[in-house]
Amino acid sequence: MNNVKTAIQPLNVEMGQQVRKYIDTLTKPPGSLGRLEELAIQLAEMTSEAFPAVSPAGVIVFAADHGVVEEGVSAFPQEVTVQMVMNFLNNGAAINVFSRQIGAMFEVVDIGVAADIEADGVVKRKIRYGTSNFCKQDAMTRQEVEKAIAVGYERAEQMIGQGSKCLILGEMGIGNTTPSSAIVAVLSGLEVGTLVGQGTGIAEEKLTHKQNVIVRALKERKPDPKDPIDILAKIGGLEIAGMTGAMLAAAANRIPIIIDGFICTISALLAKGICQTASDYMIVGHRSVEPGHGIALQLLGKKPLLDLDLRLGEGSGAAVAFPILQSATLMLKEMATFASAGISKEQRKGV
Ligand SMILES: O=C(O)c1ccc[n+]([C@@H]2O[C@H](COP(=O)([O-])O)[C@@H](O)[C@H]2O)c1
Ligand SMILES: Cc1cc2nc[nH]c2cc1C
Repeated sequence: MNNVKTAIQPLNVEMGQQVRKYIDTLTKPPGSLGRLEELAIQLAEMTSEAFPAVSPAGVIVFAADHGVVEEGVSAFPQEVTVQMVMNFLNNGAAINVFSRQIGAMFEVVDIGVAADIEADGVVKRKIRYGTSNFCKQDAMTRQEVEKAIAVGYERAEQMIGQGSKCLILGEMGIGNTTPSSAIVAVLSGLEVGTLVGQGTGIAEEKLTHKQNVIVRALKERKPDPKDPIDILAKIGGLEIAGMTGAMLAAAANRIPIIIDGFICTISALLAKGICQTASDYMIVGHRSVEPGHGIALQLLGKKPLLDLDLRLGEGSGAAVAFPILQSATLMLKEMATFASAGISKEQRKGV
């Protein structure tokens, strides 16, 4: 983990200043492209490029199961995780559609699904058959957390090696809003009741049960808020750790990361806990409907690009936000300057 901390370099602020000046030479009133201008500057700072590129994007979906589903915290049964992995392989999921739309590279990693997956195309990196029920015992060992982070790191480096210029991390794991809500409670110190949501759509009356499960588990597990590995070992899950590792790898390679919804933001917070600078390489794609997401975003200190009432996961909201990053980079690369187009600049105030 110490190697990661030295591998992640600070943003290139000088490059950002240079790009800011350049943007003011483009044929538009200064500041009129609003957050697109800020995005272009951030992408230049991240990549150290005056004309950063984000295409092709690389989408990695990490799939894993959660022992806590035996407490009845999800609207769907556990086998939907493996069934959705098959759907990803058959190109039928929302993330497949949006990945195709944006011309992204795509892969799905079995990092801990509670069933054997023999199908062609899945990246087999199973660490264990799902986590243990964190109400009863630790979700996994510290070694397993470290392995899952290493798997994420390896898959991201592979995707970047294949030419991906921007990473979109997604997850599939029935039950994973329960550990995600537990982690936000640990990191924020807030009451569990304020941040538990319906996940895949549990009935209103089951919300209190989900909340009680988390409160009970946290009393037993007592994770150390300052130790992301301890949090992951005690609460889970494997796909959350995998995304954390992938984010660290992207940051170490100066590759922008688009954060998806609630669960992905939890991974982002843990990556930030491991290396503060990692969060400089993150852009939040959208705000999820899950109530805990708003709190997680406050902790991350980032404003989402979109707010479309999504609550799917899989990296879907990040993929939908990707064209906004493309617009920011194309603005820099393709717009004419006042000088090249022969257009008069604004009259300076007081002149
Ligand atoms: O990303 C989100 O904001 C999000 C919000 C709610 C649910 N999900 C997805 O739904 C699953 C978890 O929901 P649940 O109810 O089983 O905990 C998991 O596969 C996630 O990808 C994702
Ligand atoms: C069908 C289905 C698809 C998903 N994609 C991500 N999480 C999911 C949860 C369910 C239930």
